[in-house]
This record gives sequence, structure tokens and C-alpha cells, in this order.
Amino acid sequence: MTALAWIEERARSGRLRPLDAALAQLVAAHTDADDERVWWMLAVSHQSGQGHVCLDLPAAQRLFDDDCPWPRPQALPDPDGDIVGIPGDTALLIRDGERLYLARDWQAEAQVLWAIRARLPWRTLPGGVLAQHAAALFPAGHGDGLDWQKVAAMHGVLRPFAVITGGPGTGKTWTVARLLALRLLTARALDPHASLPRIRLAAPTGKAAARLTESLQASLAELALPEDIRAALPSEAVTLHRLLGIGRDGRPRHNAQHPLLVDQVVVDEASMVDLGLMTQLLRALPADAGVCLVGDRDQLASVEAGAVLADLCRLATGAYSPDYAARLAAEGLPVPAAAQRPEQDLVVRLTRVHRFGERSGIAELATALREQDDTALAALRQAPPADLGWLPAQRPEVLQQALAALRPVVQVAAEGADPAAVLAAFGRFRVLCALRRGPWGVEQFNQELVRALRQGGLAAGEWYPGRAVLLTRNDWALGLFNGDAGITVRDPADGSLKVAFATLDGAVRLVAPVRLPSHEEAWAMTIHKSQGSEFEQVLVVLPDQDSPLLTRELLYTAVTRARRRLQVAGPAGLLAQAARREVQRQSGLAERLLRD
Ligand SMILES: Nc1ncnc2c1ncn2[C@@H]1O[C@H](COP(=O)(O)OP(=O)(O)OP(=O)(O)O)[C@@H](O)[C@H]1O
Repeated sequence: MTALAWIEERARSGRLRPLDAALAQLVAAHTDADDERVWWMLAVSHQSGQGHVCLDLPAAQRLFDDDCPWPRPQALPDPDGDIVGIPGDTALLIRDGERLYLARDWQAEAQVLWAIRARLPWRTLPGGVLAQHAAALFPAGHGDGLDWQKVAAMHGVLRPFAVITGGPGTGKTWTVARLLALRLLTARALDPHASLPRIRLAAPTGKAAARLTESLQASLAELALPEDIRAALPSEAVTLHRLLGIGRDGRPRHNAQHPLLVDQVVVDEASMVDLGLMTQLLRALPADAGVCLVGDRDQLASVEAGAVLADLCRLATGAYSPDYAARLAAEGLPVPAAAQRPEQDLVVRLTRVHRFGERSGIAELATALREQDDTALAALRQAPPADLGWLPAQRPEVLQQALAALRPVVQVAAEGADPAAVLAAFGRFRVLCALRRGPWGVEQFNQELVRALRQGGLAAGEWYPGRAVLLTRNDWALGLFNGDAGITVRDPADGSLKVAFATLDGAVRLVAPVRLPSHEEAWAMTIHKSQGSEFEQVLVVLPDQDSPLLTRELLYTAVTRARRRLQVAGPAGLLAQAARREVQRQSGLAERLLRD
């Protein structure tokens, strides 16, 4: 088989993206099909489709099967200034040391680096000013030792580029509320006549933005603040797309030429922000605007290439450079100091869980997965705390559990309850499948759930009250987006069937089924699609045997979607196996940050 026929065949069978094939063909048209640079273009583009920002030689040597018509590479390609360039060249691929990039990704990484570097020096505030204002916001007595939430809030005020990471319920949003108040209070203390900093809040998805708005408002309500400070606090979070004015064509309205009018941006769920979107955000900010990324480093990253939050967290050590440690000590916060680079000072990690009760199986399971702690996993399996349950990978039992949770919701819808109440009930439970296809995949599981509802007389015809759907396409005209989940209800106005969606401001939107963009059943969804959402109760369905798709990040994300009760269906031992499978996104960000 010729090299190009091999590429075409793989693209046809879905093992390469059409884009990968097209880029390789482009290089072949300029060289010839057997040229190794065709292979390199194919390899780098394919890696980008897998979420990697670049490719190194060891990863390249593991790519594709043995029937590949090119020999295994022995070295990265030499720059030729045209197809393969070095930084600064106009070429399709950029070789930077031992890494090969699509030129676009190298450039995006360079922009993130530049934006971070420009924000490395911390803000000048007289020592003690922060501590004085923080005293009222952080009453003493939150556990022993150093109050890391207080450190995180001061860090976010002091550092124009800050990262706050922590698992679910570690008080990130609680801290952000105080960080924002502190930013405003210290600005006013320094110059009572200057206008207060303009603050914007954003998140990568609508659901995450709505959640942030809700929990931030609850945290801010606890604070006693002067009227003008309260008025300057943002009242809502928006999606990053909306903040940047990104339209259907993917281009942002705000960019370096038309920057946002903002002094501080806080991005929640930042683990889901890919390199491309991060670059668009940083480009749209004025040079002196502060950036605070908040998220959970252990969650799945975005499906697009790059994982800036995780890269920066990997650089952090938990200790700080001596100068920065001394700066925090001047505010009464004696953080550990170590000889390290200032680029490693960007992150504060919160570890103490505040949300769950004394003993939370959900939190313990998340920690055991994160730490690959087989003993803790086995102990949780043997004697689970009240909020955690295990089911064997046996279909009837798993289906029965799912039906027990969803049947009452369908019944409420069938009884013609208020759409808001049906939507709220729908938001409380979800089945999360690790896989899409196969007997334990989301497609088959949904089919069986619907069949069981039909057999029980709760579903009839295509549309029935209680039918839950997940959109798989954007519809800009309707303002509905891929990943939005809705449930079918009776319209109180005329009794017709409509699909109810929650809007960002917490209202209910009713849409006729015929108007919906393409969609699928939604009682079960993939763990990937559940990112950014949380549910009171979650049933995680794992396959009955191990799969390379089961990774630590995937399971950690699934487990941390549950707020009150979690059930996991699957064979014993699968979690421990998956916990050892870590997704490492290839990127040069951390190394370039320390080197450039
Ligand atoms: N220091 C604290 N003292 C008292 N309550 C706290 C403290 N920190 C957080 N909480 C409470 O703990 C709960 C979880 O906090 P929060 O929502 O900020 O966590 P989170 O890290 O943002 O969680 P998630 O990532 O799951 O959204 C909230 O009810 C919050 O009010």
C-alpha cells in the first residue's frame, strides 16, 4: 500500500481525522509521498487531535501500527525552514528543542508564556495592608496551622497571574468571594479616590458559569461589606465565549486590538480551558489586568489540545521562593520556603474539604483515586460510608438502581408538574457511563432505560413527559448549545409537550421538540459530557472489564460529579487498575516557562 493510500484508508475508517489526512497530503504535495515530513505532519496533527500540544520522539515512536508504510522515526526531523522550522520561522511545523509542534500550537503556547511572564512580578501593596483587611474576612479557627484559603485569597490579590486549585468542596468558591472583596478593599485603601477595579467572572461552560454565580452569591451574602464594595462585586459569571464575544465563526470580538474593559478576571473550572481558548482570553486582556485561574488539577482536561492549569500545577511544589515566602510572611502567613524559581510560585493548592460531613465516601474515594491508594480503595469497597454504594457489574441490578432514581422524575413530569420543579428533579440524578459504545456504553444503557420505562407504561411514542434529551449540536438562533440537557414537560399554557431547559439566570426555557437541534437520550451520559456539572446523586457505570479508556482523570471526574450520594457499578479491582492509568498531555509550557 502506498503511503497516501494508507493515510486515506485510516481517515476513512475514522482512525485519523480528515484534518490530519489533509495536512499530510498538503506536505506530500510539496515534497513527495514518501518524505518523512509527511509522516511527521500526520503524527503531530494526530497528537493535537488527542489533546497534546506537541510531540517528542518517544511518543512518536509509539504512534500508529506496524502496517505504517514509513519506518519508525529515529530522530526528530531536521529543520528545513519551510515545512519544519525553528522558533521564529514561518513553517508548518516548529521544532523547539526536543519537541515538534504545529506552528499554531507553538505560537499559542508562546502567547500564554508571554502573558504569564508579564504578570510574574507581584503587585506592590504596603506590607500588612492585606492582613488588616483579611482579618474580618477570615475569622480565626478554621482548623490548625496555616489557613490556606487565606493564603489563596491574598495570593490572588498579590499576583497578577494566580492559580488556585483544589478538589470538590475544598472551598475554592468560598475563597474566591473573599479574594474579590479583598481586591476591592485593598484598592480602595490604597487610593480612596480612584475607581474600583472592574472584575469579571467566567467559566468554560454555561452550567459551570451558572453554578459559580449561585455559589458565589451565597458566599458573598455571608460577608459584611461596605455598600460601594458590594456594588462593585460582579453579580454573575458568564461563559468564556460570551465574555470574549466569540460568535459562530469562532472569532472573538475582544482581542489585542479591542481588549476587554476589565482589571481582574477570575476563571472557574479552568481545568477545562484548552490552550486555544486560554490564548484568546489572554490576548483580550489589557496588559495590567489580573488573571486568576481556579479549578481542580486532577480532573479531565478539555478534549481540545492543551491543559494550562494542569501544566502550571505540575510546576508547583507546595513551597515558595524565599522572596515570595517573605512577602506572604509580612502578611502573617508563614508559607514553606524553598530555593526555587518564581515561575513555581503561581499556584496555591487547597486540600481541606469543607462541604461534606465528617466522613464522606465521595471525598475519600476521590482522594484514593488521586493518590492511587489501593488499600484505601479496598477499604472503601469493603466498608463504604453512607454516601457511597457499590453494585456488581450485573445488568438487572444496575438498571434497577437507575430506574429507581429516575422513575419518580418521569412520574412528576407525567403528572404535569410545574416545569421548574421537573427540571430541578431532573438535575438531581444522572447515570454516568465511562464508555460510549458496547454493552456498558451510554448508547445501550439509555436504550435499555427507555425500554424499561416503556414496559412500565411511563413512556409512549417518541416524545412523552419525562423524556430527557442531551443536545449534540449548537443552535445559535435558539441559544441552545451542545451539551445542554433538557426534559420533556407539559407546557402549563396549553398542555402541549415542550422540552424544558434551565437558562443561565436560573429561569426555565420551553422549546417545542420539533425545533430542537440534534440530540440523544440523556438519562445516561458519558463522563466526558458531565464535566462542569454536578448532581445530588450519581450512578457511575463502568464496563465489566478493564479498558485503556478508563483513566484516573476520567474516574476522578465521575466521582466528583456527585454531591450527596454516589453509586459505582463495576467489578472490584477496576478502580485500582484505572487509577494507575494517568493521562499525560504533552506540552512544553512548564519547561519553556522555566527556560525562556
Ligand atoms: N472556611 C470555611 N468555613 C466554613 N465553610 C466553608 C469554608 N470554606 C468553604 N466552606 C463551605 O463549604 C462548601 C464548599 O465550598 P465551595 O463551594 O467554595 O467549594 P468548591 O471548592 O468551590 O467546590 P466545587 O469545586 O465542588 O464547586 C460551601 O458550602 C462553603 O460555604
